[in-house]
Amino acid sequence: MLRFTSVRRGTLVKLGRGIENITEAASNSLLESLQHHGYCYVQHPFIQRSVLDQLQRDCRIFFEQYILHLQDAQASGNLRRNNKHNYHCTPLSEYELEGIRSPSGFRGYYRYVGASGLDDAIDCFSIGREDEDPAALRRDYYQKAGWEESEYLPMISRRNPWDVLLNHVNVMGDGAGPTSVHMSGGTTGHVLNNNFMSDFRDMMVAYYELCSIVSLDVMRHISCGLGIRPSIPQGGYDPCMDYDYDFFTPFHSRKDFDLQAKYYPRLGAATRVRQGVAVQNAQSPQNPDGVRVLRRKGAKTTPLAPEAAPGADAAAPAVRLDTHKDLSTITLLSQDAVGGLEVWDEEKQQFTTVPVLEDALLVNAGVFLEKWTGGLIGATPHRVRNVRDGSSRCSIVFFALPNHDAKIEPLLQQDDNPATDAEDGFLAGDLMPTP
Ligand SMILES: O=C(O)CCC(=O)C(=O)O
Ligand SMILES: [Fe+2]
Repeated sequence: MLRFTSVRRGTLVKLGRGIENITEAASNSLLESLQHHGYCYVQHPFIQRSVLDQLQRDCRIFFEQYILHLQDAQASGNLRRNNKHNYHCTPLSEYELEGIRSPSGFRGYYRYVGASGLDDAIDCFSIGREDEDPAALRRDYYQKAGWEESEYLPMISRRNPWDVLLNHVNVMGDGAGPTSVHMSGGTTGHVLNNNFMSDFRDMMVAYYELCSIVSLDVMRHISCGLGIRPSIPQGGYDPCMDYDYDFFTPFHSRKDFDLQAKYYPRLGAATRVRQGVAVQNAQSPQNPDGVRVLRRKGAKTTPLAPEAAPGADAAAPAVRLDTHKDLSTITLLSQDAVGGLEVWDEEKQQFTTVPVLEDALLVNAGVFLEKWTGGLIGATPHRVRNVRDGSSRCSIVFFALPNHDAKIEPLLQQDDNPATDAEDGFLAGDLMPTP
């Protein structure tokens, strides 16, 4: 007898572009899905499948070839599949890597050491809005909050590190990558492309712009679904007025958002292959005493098993990114085909797998939306679990963040939502990581 199992997944909602294309039907499904499933899939005319495919492919090339120097059999298999443009890639030098490293995790490269320890840290590359003077986006907040300029200015002035990346020179024929490719018909030709970094920058910057537009459209649908109306000076709202679709827009007017590409290396594969020999002298759950370990290039080692918590199921797969709520109003995620994301299901009191839809973005609410709605739309706790055999995974995450100096006050009238009683307004920057 056949048994059917139903996968309970968030709703797929098709959004229109701009205020004139908002429908109550789309707004309501989006809101219901956020409330009941903790997330929702959206399709938007500006997000084409081909864009998401290119993002996934190029972010992989960036991490695998330029950052991690993955050269083993599995990586080259991936690379041949991914590197359709025949980009020639010479890994970044230590010096260049240092030049793009971001101590605060914003505008640059950093390694996130999470649940699976230093050996299996997640590689992240973050960009903010392209701006001649990025400090202008946050200066008002830090001044109001009484910071000394010397404490915050260097950090908030940090620009996306394209200068280092665009100055990187791919050295042809250095043995670090292929110098020739097999053309169809069996001939061999030198058609390698040296423009990866400028294509990568253009793609990331364009995607940032697209996500800025899409996220504001998502917020407009949320405003409509919540039935937000313009308030009147005496307090309360005017029931004769139409919905205020643009309630959230001014709070995000600076477009001071964060786009992050994340690469989860194959378990046990990240640091040991870099430059042939990886020298580690750091503490990690696998290496609690911080013993110095030398590993030979290409040496086959058993993937490091995560430390099981006492009483945990030994067969349970490793968690790569610990359970957290996003520091955003909403987050737009492009997960790669291998999956791995899980959200907390409040009803069942357990994590559930989030199926991958490759032609849609996944939307989840962050803590700012939770605060605005007094918990009516909760920020979804989620995590990333190791996939299949521990293979590598890529994701591209866009955090739509309020302006640092946006004052966030619970939206709903206290009578409607007693949960807001205890909430006072606060400035968004108060919740953001300090520089
Ligand atoms: O990698 C993912 O799929 C999710 C990443 C995530 O949750 C985050 O960066 O906040
Ligand atoms: Fe997250």
